[in-house]
Amino acid sequence: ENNISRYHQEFLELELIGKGQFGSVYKCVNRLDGCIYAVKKSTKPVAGSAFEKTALNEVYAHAVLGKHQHVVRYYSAWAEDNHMIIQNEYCNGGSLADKIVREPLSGQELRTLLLHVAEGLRYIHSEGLVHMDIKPGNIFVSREKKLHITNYDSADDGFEDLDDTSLLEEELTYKIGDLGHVTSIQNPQVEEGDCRYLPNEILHEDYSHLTKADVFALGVTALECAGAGPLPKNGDEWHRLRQGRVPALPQKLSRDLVELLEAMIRPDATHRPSPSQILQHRALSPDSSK
Ligand SMILES: Cn1cc(CCO)c2c3c(c(-c4ccccc4Cl)cc21)C(=O)NC3=O
Repeated sequence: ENNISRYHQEFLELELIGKGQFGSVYKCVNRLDGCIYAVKKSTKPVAGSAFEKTALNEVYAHAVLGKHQHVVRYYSAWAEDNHMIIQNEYCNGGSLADKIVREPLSGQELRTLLLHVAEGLRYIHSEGLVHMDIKPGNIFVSREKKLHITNYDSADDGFEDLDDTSLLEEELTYKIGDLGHVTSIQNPQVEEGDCRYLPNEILHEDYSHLTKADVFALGVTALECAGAGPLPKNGDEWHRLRQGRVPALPQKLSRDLVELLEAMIRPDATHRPSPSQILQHRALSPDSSK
């Protein structure tokens, strides 16, 4: 058989950027197109095992969820020497989990996070799928320097006085990644995600409103990013959160934003807003930052 590794033929490994029970993720440059990719290598699951279902789930989901600016893009997947390999878009800003280690997100960053991830969820749900493992570790950040001609002084003939703080601003884009738990809304085969973000109804195997499980997980994710962490994995604190009580936060958020977060973690899934309703919420309207 062809024992030349496609992985080593097509990619130059730059660095290990993640390691877990799932496998290892490398930052790689593709030798042909010169672009950077995130490539995950996981041990090939035993045929017929739950791991195989997850691995195939992920690739099927990526194949269905083509190009969307708030879903990490998929390029290719293949099996070689007992490994499953998936090549995805590389997001150069780390994961949201990395970002909130040092300090919580500000009100404005929380609004941007909710807008981007709600957009991504609206797209995933519109394709008849649900993510089922929304959490900071599965949301990736892309940072791009955008040229903003804001205070361009026509007197200058060039950009010699380019003050890069005003013109080259950093724009953050949040992208939903890790589609390993994605399942179909119509005939769900739920592999529970991280219990810190799991709504009570899923724990009780009530799959009648799966899209609202993603909304709940996004609500808890936003609370954690606002400084409510570390989140409980069980016990009284876990149940208090499932009674819809927003925990004390180390920062003052606008009443509108707190009301939106409370709505997203309501005990009754049918009372939580859909991604579309989140996007129309007054807490996220442009003038709400005043
Ligand atoms: C740990 N880790 C760090 C990163 C880079 C963030 O700056 C990362 C990425 C991905 C993934 C990933 C997650 C799940 C499945 C496949 C991949 Cl490639 C994991 C990642 C992915 O799909 N795209 C990434 O950037």
